[in-house]
Amino acid sequence: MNDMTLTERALEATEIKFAARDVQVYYGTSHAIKDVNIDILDKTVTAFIGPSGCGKSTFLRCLNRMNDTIDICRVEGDILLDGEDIYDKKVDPVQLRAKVGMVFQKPNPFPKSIYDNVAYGPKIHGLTRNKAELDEVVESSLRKAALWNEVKDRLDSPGTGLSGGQQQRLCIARAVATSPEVLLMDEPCSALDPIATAQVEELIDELRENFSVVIVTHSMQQAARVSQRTAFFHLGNLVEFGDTTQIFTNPKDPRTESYITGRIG
Ligand SMILES: Nc1ncnc2c1ncn2[C@@H]1O[C@H](COP(=O)(O)OP(=O)(O)OP(=O)(O)O)[C@@H](O)[C@H]1O
Repeated sequence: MNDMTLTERALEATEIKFAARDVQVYYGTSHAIKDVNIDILDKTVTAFIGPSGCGKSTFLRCLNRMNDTIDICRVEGDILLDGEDIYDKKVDPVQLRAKVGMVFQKPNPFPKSIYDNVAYGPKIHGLTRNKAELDEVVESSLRKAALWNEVKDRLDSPGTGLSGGQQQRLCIARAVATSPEVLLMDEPCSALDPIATAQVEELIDELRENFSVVIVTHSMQQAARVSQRTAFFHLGNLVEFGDTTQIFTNPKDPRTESYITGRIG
């Protein structure tokens, strides 16, 4: 993989997928996200970077309402997906999470077969009419996750029997099986070796042809390799957001500069 081809590829997409306005997040009385405004583009990889505890994961989880599962967490402000408020009472969080899929830090396949891991989402959301259609979705999802060739002869084996990198690609296949519009990835390579990391990074670049991808990463090299837009968070504030090349070569805020040159974080 040539680093330059990923970072230098022109940012073509202009359609806004998520618009966040004046977002605040509180855990009890602790103010974790402060006044965040950001537009996340379609068919673009957006990286969230910043020192530990700055709120990257908290803000990522706002985008598919995963914070709803944390009792003491309160989200204020507006988050619009294609212009619709995802916190509206009419929105079913389960349906929302089919549209806004998530891949976690540690690969977490279900204790089921490889096939059933991928078939699970389409089944519970009633996306296919018969076994043949389900087979097709499973195959195409595994192909999108660049895993099909490695598992096509053992679809009935347990997903947990795969290597770490394969398990993470299985989780990506599971996430894309419901035809989401956005994929949220919270440090998806932190449990992977360099080879599996390179495979997942290449996959992320391919996925952006069809999805908007948002990735939280501790690795600035990874952000520079895979993303077209980068958001730098610090102490709950979105300090700077722009084209990845600009953020890494010509940051405007001294806090961004300190972070990317290794002086904070
Ligand atoms: N479930 C929770 N309950 C209470 N406070 C929390 C919870 N999750 C996160 N926080 C707090 O919110 C702030 C932001 O945390 P968050 O995990 O979003 O940061 P982060 O930038 O993703 O960190 P890291 O890079 O270490 O994963 C921190 O002060 C953290 O302690």
